[in-house]
Amino acid sequence: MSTTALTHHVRVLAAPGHRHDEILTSAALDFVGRLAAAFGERRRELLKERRRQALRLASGSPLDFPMVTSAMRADPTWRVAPPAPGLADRRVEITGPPERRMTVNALNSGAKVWLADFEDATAPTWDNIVSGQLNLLDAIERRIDFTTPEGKEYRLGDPDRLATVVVRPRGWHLDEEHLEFDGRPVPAALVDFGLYFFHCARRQIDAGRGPYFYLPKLENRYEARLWNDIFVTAQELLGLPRGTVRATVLIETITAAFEMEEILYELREHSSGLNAGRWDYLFSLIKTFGHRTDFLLPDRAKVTMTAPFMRAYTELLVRTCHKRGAHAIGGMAAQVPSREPDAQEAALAKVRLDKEREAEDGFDGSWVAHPGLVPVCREVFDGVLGERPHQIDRTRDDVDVSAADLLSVRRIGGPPSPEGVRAGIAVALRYFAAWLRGQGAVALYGLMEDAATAEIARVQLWQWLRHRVIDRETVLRLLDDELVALGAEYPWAPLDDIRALFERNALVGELPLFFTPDAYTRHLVRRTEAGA
Ligand SMILES: CC(=O)SCCNC(=O)CCNC(=O)[C@H](O)C(C)(C)COP(=O)(O)OP(=O)(O)OC[C@H]1O[C@@H](n2cnc3c(N)ncnc32)[C@H](O)[C@@H]1OP(=O)(O)O
Ligand SMILES: O=CC(=O)O
Ligand SMILES: [Mg+2]
Repeated sequence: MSTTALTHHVRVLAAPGHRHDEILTSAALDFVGRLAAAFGERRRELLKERRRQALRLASGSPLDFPMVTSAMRADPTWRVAPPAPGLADRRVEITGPPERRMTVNALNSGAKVWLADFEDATAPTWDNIVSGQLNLLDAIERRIDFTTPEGKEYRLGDPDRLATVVVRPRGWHLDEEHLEFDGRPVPAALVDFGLYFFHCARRQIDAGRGPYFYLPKLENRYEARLWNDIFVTAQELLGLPRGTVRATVLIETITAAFEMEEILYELREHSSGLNAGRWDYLFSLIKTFGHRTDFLLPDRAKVTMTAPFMRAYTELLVRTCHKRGAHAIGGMAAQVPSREPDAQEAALAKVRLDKEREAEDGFDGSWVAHPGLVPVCREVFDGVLGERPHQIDRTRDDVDVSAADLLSVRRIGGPPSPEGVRAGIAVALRYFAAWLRGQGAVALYGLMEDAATAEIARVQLWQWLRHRVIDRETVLRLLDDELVALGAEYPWAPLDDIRALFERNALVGELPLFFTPDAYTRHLVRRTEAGA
């Protein structure tokens, strides 16, 4: 790559920031440009296909396991790649944005894996994106140590005990407006993947690990195939052996739940398993079938992982992974630690219960959102795994999940409560405030909130309004109240912008697919020709 002419010019449309030049080198941008040239058109086509599929489902087409791939599903012989170095034992995975202090804390947390998140937990300001890449590079180069002005020291610990880094790029639906290739913004996923791969893939291999990824919000096997082709090309461009990359796919859309095996198959030479991304999954379910009364859900707090349709989803995921020799990784319990002893005890008990169910179901590890939750998750999985790195040999042949099992939502029905409606509005507004300020994950009312959970709040309100189980006047009144409360609590919050964002994304007839592209374009983009 270093001897290849730099022919794929990517324009940087942002003012230079502190040390950005170390990430945005000509060679790194050329690498991203090559990916955009090779895969940008396919990504656009796949986004159109998402819209077509959404319309088909909205007009009543049934959702089922694909017929055309039944021979592949029936073929017992294929397996995914063996676990790569640092990915055999994944009993505890901590997630979080690659912010400098959190990078050190996550790596030292005692978790086996750190999911460095450019997606649900990051508000994609340009500086968050570039400094996130810089923090990853500094961490891998072991030059990330620092001391705060108050004298608190952040130092990486014993290299043998640091978490393995797995990077989650942004989803296919997002653009990066500060980079332009061929007159268009570069797909955000290619920016996050490409910059990390360019700077860190070789370094990770030299450090005894590899370039590892979590892939968010995929909707079907064709999107997995696209990622696989990107991996093949990226490895070729940097002269890395094919099969060096590993990717764990989040099954967090309802359509992907019908193609779990297909997704593993497409990525099989690069696959490191599947994850049950429960929050986006719920969001996707409501968004996809929001027009149907049999998909009306009650307050978010009442839709737990014990609901039959959620159990069908997680059990199918474990069965599918283990049948193909892949890791099945559990999802995020939303409770975060509290300084108040009773609340702390209650949070830990809920997280423990969630992890116990996952470990007993056959998951090989699970996610936590906070270093204070690493011990409970580890203890639970230690209890089931012992010295074994995983339980892939537990094939769950007893699990038999049908399309109806995945889609039978009405069993948990019930109207939303007044508290549930108010909580949805309060969470959405507070999360929007944080996001517009550049913070993609926050603790609210004892729970971790990020883009996925905020999406649930937004689409539930939309769904309840659409089916008239709540009335618009009530929502507008609660909105006024909650904006006043928000202004008192966060005097810095741009209340008019937050209100308008909420109205455009929750109070309209036609539901926007995500709130983030709208919020990003209007509020986070700071393009400047000076940076070009
Ligand atoms: C649906 C999904 O996709 S889930 C995955 C995406 N979501 C996430 O990754 C959320 C990750 N978690 C977080 O961002 C945070 O835990 C929050 C925002 C929920 C709470 O953060 P805070 O309010 O700062 O928590 P708190 O004050 O208890 O933090 C205590 C310490 O732990 C650190 N910490 C908290 N969470 C994390 C984390 N996930 N990774 C690393 N360090 C962390 C804080 O930086 C702080 O460190 P310090 O003492 O050195 O200053
Ligand atoms: O990304 C995880 C989720 O639950 O959403
Ligand atoms: Mg998600």
